[in-house]
Amino acid sequence: MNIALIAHDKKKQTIINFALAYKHVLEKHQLFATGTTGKLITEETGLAIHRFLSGPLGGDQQIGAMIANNEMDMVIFFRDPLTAQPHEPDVSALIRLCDVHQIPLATNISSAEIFIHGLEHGSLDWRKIMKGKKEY
Ligand SMILES: O=C(CO)COP(=O)(O)O
Repeated sequence: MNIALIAHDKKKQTIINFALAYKHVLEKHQLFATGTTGKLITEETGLAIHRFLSGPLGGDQQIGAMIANNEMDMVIFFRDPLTAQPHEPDVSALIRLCDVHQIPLATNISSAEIFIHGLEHGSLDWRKIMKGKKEY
């Protein structure tokens, strides 16, 4: 599965802790991240992650493009709901695309943990069937 890991600045430590805790699951998948999030997770966990641009510079949009192309299976995006983001339209667009394409989106650690357990138990295997089946 292709999994995106993204966190706003005040949630960076949370996503690092999450990646450390679930490294044994995450390392079995292809990981993608916005620039700074990916750099920090790789430094702290050793996980191999394809890094896009930093979020404010277009990284959310790059991950959004993967979603639009049916190339992303899950998005874990620890948003900071208490801090205004300069690229709020990009954040909203990414969340919207998850809903447009029915991609599982966890916006906090509680839901992300459930997703990871679901991943381990094959709850997202339907994505393997959906891959390659683009709807226009
Ligand atoms: O801003 C972000 C998501 O909207 C995250 O970007 P960085 O991982 O580059 O900090």
